[in-house]
Amino acid sequence: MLAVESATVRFGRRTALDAVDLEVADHEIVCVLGPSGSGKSTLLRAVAGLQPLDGGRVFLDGVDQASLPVHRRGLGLMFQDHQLFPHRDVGANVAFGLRMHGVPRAERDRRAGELLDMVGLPGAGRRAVAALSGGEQQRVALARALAPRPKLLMLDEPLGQLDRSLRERLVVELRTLFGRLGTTVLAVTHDQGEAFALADRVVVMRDGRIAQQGTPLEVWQQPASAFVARFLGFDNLVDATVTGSAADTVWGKVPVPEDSSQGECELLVRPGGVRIGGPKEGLRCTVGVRTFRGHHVTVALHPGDGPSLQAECGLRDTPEEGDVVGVTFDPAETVVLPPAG
Ligand SMILES: Nc1ncnc2c1ncn2[C@@H]1O[C@H](COP(=O)(O)OP(=O)(O)OP(=O)(O)O)[C@@H](O)[C@H]1O
Repeated sequence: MLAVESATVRFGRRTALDAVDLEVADHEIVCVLGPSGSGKSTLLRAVAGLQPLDGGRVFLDGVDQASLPVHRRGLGLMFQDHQLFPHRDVGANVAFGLRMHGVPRAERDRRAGELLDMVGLPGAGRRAVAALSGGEQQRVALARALAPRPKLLMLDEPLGQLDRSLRERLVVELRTLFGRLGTTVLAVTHDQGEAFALADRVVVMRDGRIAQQGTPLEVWQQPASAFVARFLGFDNLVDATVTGSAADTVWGKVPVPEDSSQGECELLVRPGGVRIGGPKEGLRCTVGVRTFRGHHVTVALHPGDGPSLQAECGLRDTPEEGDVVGVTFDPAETVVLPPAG
């Protein structure tokens, strides 16, 4: 469906996109995520034709898009700077693209009604846009983008403005809707929870390049680097040297999975793999701040030497702040990453 080859965009001396290759298959949902300034929006805008390329090419269904303006690319865009038309009602907003394509009035109304049903706003066609909540406006924007049955739907921070609980609900609805319609989607978000819930494949960007791509499970289980691990919210990272099935670290010997690569590395221990026991077992730590997370508690552990550790504890077995405990590590929850630098 979409093939981006070596796409490069420069703003003055700054390279916002650095020879990026990306493919999106038919019916696939791909989410691009990364920190602010990593090039996500530039990538999306380059695919849409809103941002000229300094190098590389964009193909849709095998056709080079270089000479095609935005409105001839067959894309559905839901971008933050493409707000709804405030003076038109909901139905006219949804039908806008269809009107541009010369679809007759009766057919436009029928399709707009169908799409509003689909996004959970049945019968909202005559409502004023200004009278809708933020979440409802997002749904209308989505219906508008979907109306012309685009080859590829492109979403930039689709749920950006909404509060957390609404986002969590909408993301599930979106995934179900896209699955039902067989929509191919390229979305950009800085919220990793959203990306992981929505995507078949996530693409993590750093400084205009792809740092890693894979299914949400692959990326979560095996981050490619300390950068990706940190971006996913993992903080238990330490320099290490692996020999056999253990790594030497400032936290002492940490067991690692069989067949881990040997030698210098950066070691990640997921918080679920930090086991808290009596003070005589393993690494001696003092319990610091405890943060309630709903289904578990995150506990900061301070060893005498080296960086602090985060542990995930059950609600009932959380140690008290100030307790002295012993820490051991579960090899199934450790990941050997390439050495820093
Ligand atoms: N029109 C522009 N002129 C100059 N520099 C730009 C322009 N647009 C983007 N940049 C720069 O290009 C880099 C990538 O920006 P981009 O907006 O693609 O990042 P992003 O990952 O989408 O960030 P965010 O999550 O903050 O939206 C940044 O350093 C940004 O400052």
